[in-house]
Amino acid sequence: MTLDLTPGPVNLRDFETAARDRLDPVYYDYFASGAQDELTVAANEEAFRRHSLVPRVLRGAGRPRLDVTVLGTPAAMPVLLAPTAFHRLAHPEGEPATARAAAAAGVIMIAAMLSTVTVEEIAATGATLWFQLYPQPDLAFTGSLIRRAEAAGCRALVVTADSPALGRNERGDRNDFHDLPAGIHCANMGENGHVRQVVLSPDISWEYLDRLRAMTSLPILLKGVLHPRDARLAVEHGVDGIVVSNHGGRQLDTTPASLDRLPLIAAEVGGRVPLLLDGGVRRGTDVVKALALGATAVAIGRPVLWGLATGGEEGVGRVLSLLRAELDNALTLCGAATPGEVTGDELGGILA
Ligand SMILES: Cc1cc2nc3c(=O)[nH]c(=O)nc-3n(C[C@H](O)[C@H](O)[C@H](O)COP(=O)(O)O)c2cc1C
Ligand SMILES: O=C(O)C(=O)c1ccccc1
Repeated sequence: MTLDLTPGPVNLRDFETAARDRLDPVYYDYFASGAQDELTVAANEEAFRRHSLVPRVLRGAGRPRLDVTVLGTPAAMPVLLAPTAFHRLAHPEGEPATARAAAAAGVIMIAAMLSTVTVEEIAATGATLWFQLYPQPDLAFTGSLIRRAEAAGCRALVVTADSPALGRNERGDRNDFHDLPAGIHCANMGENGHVRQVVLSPDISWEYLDRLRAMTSLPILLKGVLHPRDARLAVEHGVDGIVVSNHGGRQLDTTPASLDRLPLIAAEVGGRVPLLLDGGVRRGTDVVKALALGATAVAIGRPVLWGLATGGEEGVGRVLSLLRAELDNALTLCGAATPGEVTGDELGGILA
């Protein structure tokens, strides 16, 4: 036996390289890609580089606590798993492997409506779940999905609002990747022996959201908000939280980085509802910057898929433990005792 001296991935970006080596290139492209020129994909990560952190000294803060409660759901750190479709393209075990890792790390997994294993089977892992919904024009069907998510124990509903159509994905076009392979399907969409097509509809409006609001007592988060006026409307329509997101640059290309929209939205919302941020979070310092600019927590999309592709449950677990160690270190070096203490306030907090 030869001695393997390679240390393996030591940060989240290393996991992308490792996953790329293992994955079918068509599936790698599906996960990695964004819309058209992928300008927004690049902008998301670039935005974090443009901010710096100004640590406070001699605060005697001790080792930081990382735990938070988001809309009543406790989590071991302010990092959620963003909803991503089709985990069985990354690993044969699919979403349950991801969920077991989330459960072991004590973090919230936002289970995607377009999962390749049913929400009931994902919930059976014991993970703390929120459920992501693409609002379907068929309200009765949408209602049945919500009932299933509730019955499975999901603790919030995340309504994706940035997808009145699918973004134009040119890597997918070049690879002619338009259908799932045999044996993999959208498990939540099965009905009487056939699989319902997801509808991404430009007809969905605030009125539809009002109907959703009346259909469930779960907290509702609106995902994919970039305009402060939409954030205001969301609050007026009774949402409980907002996910500031451009869908990882996969929908409208050339939108600004989600991080760059966060301060405007935080100013408009004025603390009435918690804000989450996703898009380009790859480092513990990125998490701190998002917190400083007004987020209560962040979500990570692709890094989870890279962990899953590289090592199933263990790979996702490693991604989460690396990010946790980085966040712990960044908060300690900033002189912060808790995630909630991180603010952009020049006198009291950490400046991003
Ligand atoms: C492969 C893939 C599939 C995704 N599927 C969904 C989805 O089904 N529903 C949804 O609301 N967002 C989906 N997203 C967007 C993520 O929830 C999230 O907004 C984005 O990945 C965050 O950016 P990051 O990948 O840079 O962390 C998907 C993203 C990726 C990369
Ligand atoms: O790939 C995605 O980002 C995504 O959200 C999606 C939307 C519709 C069908 C498949 C995936």
